[in-house]
Amino acid sequence: MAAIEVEGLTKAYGDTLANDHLDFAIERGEIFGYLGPNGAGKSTTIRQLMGFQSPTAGTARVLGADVRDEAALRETRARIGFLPGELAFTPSVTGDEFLDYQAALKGGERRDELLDLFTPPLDRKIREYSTGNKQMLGIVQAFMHDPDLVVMDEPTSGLDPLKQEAFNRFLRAERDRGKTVFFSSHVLGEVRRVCDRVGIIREGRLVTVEDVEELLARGGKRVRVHTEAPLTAADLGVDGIVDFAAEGGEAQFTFTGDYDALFAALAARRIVDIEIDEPPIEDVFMHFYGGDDA
Ligand SMILES: Nc1ncnc2c1ncn2[C@@H]1O[C@H](COP(=O)(O)OP(=O)(O)OP(=O)(O)O)[C@@H](O)[C@H]1O
Repeated sequence: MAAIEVEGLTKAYGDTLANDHLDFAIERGEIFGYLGPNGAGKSTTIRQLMGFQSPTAGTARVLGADVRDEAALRETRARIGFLPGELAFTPSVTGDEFLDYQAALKGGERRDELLDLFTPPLDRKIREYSTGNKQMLGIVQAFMHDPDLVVMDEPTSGLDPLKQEAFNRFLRAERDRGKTVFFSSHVLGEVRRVCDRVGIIREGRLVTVEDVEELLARGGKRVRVHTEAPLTAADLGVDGIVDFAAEGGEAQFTFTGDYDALFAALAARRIVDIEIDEPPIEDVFMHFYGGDDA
């Protein structure tokens, strides 16, 4: 059984279809990134998965519990960790008091271990917290009862690059222990480092669900080559050259063809320098799906 199964999930706010017949499944033990620009409908999906809002049509099952079945969902909640977009807290409580309260509700056996990795100032009042500190406190509470599934709304917003990397390492280790992670983001490059698959939502509709490695493999490589004599794409005469641009002896292109053919064509030139890299994942998506964000 999948960890999350979304079937025809639809949510209308008046005339706005925030979620429009969404269908996708998240397997146990995977990290799934839910991506889309602002207002695409990510939080709306998450609120329905957590049972905070009921679908207009369709449904979803979370660890087997139908989100329309309050009793089933209530029982399942102990096995779910949740990080909302905005943490709700009483402004006068300290981080420690907040965690005590959360631990009393759902358990907190991994609290100390998590506080070694994520370091909010526990004795300060949460209203004095920076965005990043609030986010770290939220991450600790989402994982401290050792849930099977964790659902997070933009967990990396506000984290500095080092903490973000620590968070990615932590998520991968959790995945390797069999946990399922579903989280939203609007920055594709950020999730590329950690997600197994990504789903892209735009204007309430699911544009695609992709395996990240496969997508990057299809997206080819970014080639920069500096030759003594200027190059043109036609000179090379190789299939799979996209977005060719050259200035003087410096040519750049995305390559999705056969490397033997490319190297045979290049072997006939004097090469001053060459670089072959993974392209930015943003470029790969633009190439396949166009559009503005994501
Ligand atoms: N309670 C509500 N009442 C009316 N419209 C809403 C409500 N909540 C969300 N919407 C609308 O539904 C659409 C999807 O919003 P949602 O918050 O799910 O997007 P999002 O992808 O999470 O965006 P962001 O990245 O900005 O958080 C938007 O057009 C938004 O204005």
